[in-house]
Amino acid sequence: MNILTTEDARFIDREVPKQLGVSLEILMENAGRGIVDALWGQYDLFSLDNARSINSFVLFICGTGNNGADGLVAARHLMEQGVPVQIVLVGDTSKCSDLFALQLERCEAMGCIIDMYDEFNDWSNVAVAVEGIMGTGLTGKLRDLTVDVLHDIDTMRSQYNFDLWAIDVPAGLDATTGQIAEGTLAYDYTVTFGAIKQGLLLYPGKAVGGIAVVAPLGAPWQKVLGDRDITVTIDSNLAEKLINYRIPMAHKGVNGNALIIGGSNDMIGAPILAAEAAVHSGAGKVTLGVPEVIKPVVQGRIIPEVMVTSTEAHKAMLEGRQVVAMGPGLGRTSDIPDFVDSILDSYEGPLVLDADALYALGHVGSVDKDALRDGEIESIYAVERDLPYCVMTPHLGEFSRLIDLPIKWIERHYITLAREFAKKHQVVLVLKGIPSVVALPDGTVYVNTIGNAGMGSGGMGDVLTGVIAGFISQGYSLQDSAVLGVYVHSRSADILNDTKAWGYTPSDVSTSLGCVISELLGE
Ligand SMILES: NC(=O)C1=CN([C@@H]2O[C@H](COP(=O)(O)OP(=O)(O)OC[C@H]3O[C@@H](n4cnc5c(N)ncnc54)[C@H](O)[C@@H]3O)[C@@H](O)[C@H]2O)[C@@H](O)CC1
Ligand SMILES: Nc1ncnc2c1ncn2[C@@H]1O[C@H](COP(=O)(O)OP(=O)(O)O)[C@@H](O)[C@H]1O
Ligand SMILES: [K+]
Repeated sequence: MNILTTEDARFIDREVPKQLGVSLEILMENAGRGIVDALWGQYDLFSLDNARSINSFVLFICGTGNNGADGLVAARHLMEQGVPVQIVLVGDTSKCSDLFALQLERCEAMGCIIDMYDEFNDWSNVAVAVEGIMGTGLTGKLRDLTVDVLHDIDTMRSQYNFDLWAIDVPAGLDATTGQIAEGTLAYDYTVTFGAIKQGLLLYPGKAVGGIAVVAPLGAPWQKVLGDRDITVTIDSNLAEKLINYRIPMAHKGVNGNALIIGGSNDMIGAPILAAEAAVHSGAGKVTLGVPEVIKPVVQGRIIPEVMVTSTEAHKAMLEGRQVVAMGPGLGRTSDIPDFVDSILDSYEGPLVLDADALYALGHVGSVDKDALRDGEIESIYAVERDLPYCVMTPHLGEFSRLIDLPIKWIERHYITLAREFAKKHQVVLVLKGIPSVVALPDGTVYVNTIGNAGMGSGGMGDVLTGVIAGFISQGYSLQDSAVLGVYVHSRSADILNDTKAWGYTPSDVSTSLGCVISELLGE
């Protein structure tokens, strides 16, 4: 499923009329109709009952831009259907958008009940409130007056207990970054147009949008996107397309030979988790390379399916592998950067770099903060060290070191930075935030939509590394392995989450991976 940013929405709004001949007014008509359908999907609007009176109605709270105009269209449709509606206007109507003026004129001609916000006091009869104060047109902080209105709505909602819906995005939510302005409310539902807005998938936006309902615009807007970078969701539909059946004759040789490199005196668990996850995700043969000193204790702890070898013999260790995944528990001692470089020099096959292997790389590029702030995409990121084509799986702390930028900045420009990094370095980046994203060298970004807070425990990322390596070893491309790996890892945790809110372990996630694969294959 596609994801749209504010810039994409503006592009569509400009190009669809030009290229497809479908006017903005028609798109708006469909958007308004979509709000109506979404409301009907949730309530029987003919017998609205807010448990207080039989005079209840759907309240549309409309700003004076096109977001408010969508609300006016929806109110008009509902009125025709005989559903009681009331409109209240927020802002200065003398400064409204052209389409707002047109829709308001239509509502007035129909005899719709319309008040200015300050005149309205019939809150006890509100059954459902729909906010169209602003959508993708937000600029800067919310004005004080708007914050007051939103605060008022929130107070009334607590008092009268009605559901609150947002049109397109909650007022105050940045539809691209997911950042929220002070005063933004939490909603029960958001009806968003064309495709889900990126800001509804990124925190804190994801926490305030409620249930997202996508309403179609009635014109194939995908056709006008041209070579714009696309962003899509990682969900079961995508994973089902990527997973392949195994041929009945698939023996262990066919399913690949994976090598995991990691471990140090202080960390033996991380490489074990990664290697075991590679086994559980279906790799034909898995070998774990660890320093000689910890080899006996690793051998004593790991499942018998994994072979253990010593990293001291590293040239021989690399031979005949379909994939090498390096980093979990490797440590940060002074010898590690040279060790990592020597592996990168001698191995030319598919590679996954995680954890301490990423740390060992140090800074690989730099970010121009002014360009980032101003959205000058081309000059945001400069490469300082070339990297081999590989999958990299940093969490935000590791990514912060790689690009030499504080985490706060990364959180605010999450998708943009992931995309620019993958494009400029020509690598597959799995950025493990909440949610995780996968960015490809061609600029496509996938955003994970599943997973749960029970995953926040040490070792969960090591399992993901093993899963991605497991898929690569079975012949999936680096990018498919990354996307599929993120899905299968999170879905496995979600299955466990059905019975355990948290406290399930990374090893539990690992051993449940096969159930997710069965689910995807429809078995
Ligand atoms: N992109 C598209 O193709 C379509 C967009 N549509 C709608 O159009 C919306 C965008 O419309 P507009 O561009 O007119 O903008 P909006 O209506 O989203 O926002 C503009 C309004 O918000 C106010 N505003 C902006 N920043 C503010 C702040 N910081 N504090 C207080 N008030 C603020 C402005 O004064 C103005 O009244 C979308 O969200 C969507 O609802 C739909 O009509 C369907 C088609
Ligand atoms: N609250 C959460 N919701 C969804 N996924 C989460 C959450 N917390 C952690 N995760 C996932 O768990 C994994 C943690 O990885 P990482 O930080 O590398 O852990 P570790 O270094 O302990 O192995 C990532 O895939 C991340 O997306
Ligand atoms: K809105």
